[in-house]
Amino acid sequence: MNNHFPKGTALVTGASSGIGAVYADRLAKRGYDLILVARNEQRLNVVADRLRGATGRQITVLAADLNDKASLAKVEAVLRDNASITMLVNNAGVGSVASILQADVDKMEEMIDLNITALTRLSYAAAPAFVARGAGTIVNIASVVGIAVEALNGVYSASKSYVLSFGHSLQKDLADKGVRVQTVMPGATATEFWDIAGYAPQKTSEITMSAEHCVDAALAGLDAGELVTIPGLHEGELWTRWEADRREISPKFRNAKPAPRYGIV
Ligand SMILES: NC(=O)C1=CN([C@@H]2O[C@H](COP(=O)(O)OP(=O)(O)OC[C@H]3O[C@@H](n4cnc5c(N)ncnc54)[C@H](OP(=O)(O)O)[C@@H]3O)[C@@H](O)[C@H]2O)C=CC1
Ligand SMILES: N[C@@H](C=O)C(=O)O
Repeated sequence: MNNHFPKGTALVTGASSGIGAVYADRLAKRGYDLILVARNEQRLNVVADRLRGATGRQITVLAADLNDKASLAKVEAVLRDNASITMLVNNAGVGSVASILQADVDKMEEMIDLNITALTRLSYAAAPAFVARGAGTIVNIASVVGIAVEALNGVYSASKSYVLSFGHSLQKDLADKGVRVQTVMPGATATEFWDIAGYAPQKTSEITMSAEHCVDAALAGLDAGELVTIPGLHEGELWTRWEADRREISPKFRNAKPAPRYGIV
């Protein structure tokens, strides 16, 4: 990777731990300056200090609770106004393993606010700014449970289905405007996500990937021009087929008359 060509600045949300902290590491090593966003300023500073020392990049810490409208607005303003920003990694997110019969609906709403609303608002702030700057990359972190929706909490899975769908739509809207959009779908990854989600043993399961492998595969997918990167899916042709089927069925929904199988004449 050429680290001498200026890459601009990447704004990474959820950079205080897990997948976001690894993105920060890898992007700094690729030559990006960074703006690191999360609530825990102390942890962000630990990441920032380490990366400044290791890479000499310019690293800014922006402590913000993305569930707080005023704080979210400040991050949106940075994306709009800081012309050096060339990449947004929408990574901050929380999950749950609780069923609808166990979960607290207020917690579910907070999850929607973070996983959907914040990601959407930050994308809406970045996209026109990137179009005006003639280039930019938006990386949205979804999850395989956006497809394997029965695996975890339903609101979490649905929030990640949203990220996948939103990404497809952003790709359509922005493809010819110089802005790249990549949706990343990690499977179970060894991070604090699982402590918060309520199933810590998943961190050490044999099917759980390291955050480093997850991010390195995601960046390899980005380099290869993938629109959707699924680090843990070995049978890549299954995704190709899934996408082909989705595109085949999409134009077939539009009919003024109900299908004959419903017997309505
Ligand atoms: N781990 C896994 O198995 C999988 C994770 N993912 C997704 O990966 C992404 C990253 O999660 P992961 O690294 O695993 O988990 P972590 O819990 O390690 O990281 C979550 C990050 O989000 C930040 N965050 C949480 N709430 C807020 C908030 N209200 N405002 C701002 N930042 C917030 C946290 O920082 P702080 O507490 O300092 O605010 C932290 O930096 C999430 O979107 C998750 O859904 C997808 C599939 C699998
Ligand atoms: N993708 C993980 C969570 O989001 C999982 O597969 O468990």
